[in-house]
Amino acid sequence: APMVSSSPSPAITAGASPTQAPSPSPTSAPTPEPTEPWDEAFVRVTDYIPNITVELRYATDNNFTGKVIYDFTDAWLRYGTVKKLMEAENELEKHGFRLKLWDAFRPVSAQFTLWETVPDSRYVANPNKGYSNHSRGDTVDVTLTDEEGNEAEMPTGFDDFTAKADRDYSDVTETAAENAKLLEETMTDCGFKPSTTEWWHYSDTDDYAVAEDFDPGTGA
Ligand SMILES: C[C@@H](N)C(=O)N[C@H](C)C(=O)O
Ligand SMILES: [Zn+2]
Repeated sequence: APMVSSSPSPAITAGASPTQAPSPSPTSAPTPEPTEPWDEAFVRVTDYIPNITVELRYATDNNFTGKVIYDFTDAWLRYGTVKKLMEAENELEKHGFRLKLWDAFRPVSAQFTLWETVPDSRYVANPNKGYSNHSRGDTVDVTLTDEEGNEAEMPTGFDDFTAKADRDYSDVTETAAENAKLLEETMTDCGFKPSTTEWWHYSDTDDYAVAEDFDPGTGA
């Protein structure tokens, strides 16, 4: 049976919608607006770009060292960098592609392990002479996938440290060249600088400090 109320319907004053929340009384605390992070803040990439695939290869032994290099599986980056990556993702989706991350923030300790295996500064930043930009939280190792997450054909596999991985795409298949060019153009347009020797490596053109104390395990 319908509920019958004996109280009179509330009067609707001109200009006020009946669905409008009552205005807070002057003594109640204001509800805080959700705040946007500072550009420097570290954020989990998938919290902002849900369509991106994250497969951190250094969190597994499926990388050129054959060893697990770090113990976290989420990709963390500076919020300023994530905003640019979000733009790139949106642009690539217009072409039927999505982004996949192989690496994002990389602790300084991890860089030493990579360098021990391949001490060649064309392919691994020398941690004794500065830092990898990955340790700034503004750099990604990234490839393309289709909408189901299947990797697109690219010039080489990840961390293929040969001339085939460079920005001269004349020595790879037409499809691989086209895909790598689309990734390069999109990332560049969105504010990233490409590595000359590794088609997958991009750094934010805005610089951030090396984050020696950031712990991706706790996000703090
Ligand atoms: C190791 C490779 N994935 C990479 O990121 N290389 C650059 C040069 C780096 O170590 O910063
Ligand atoms: Zn890289």
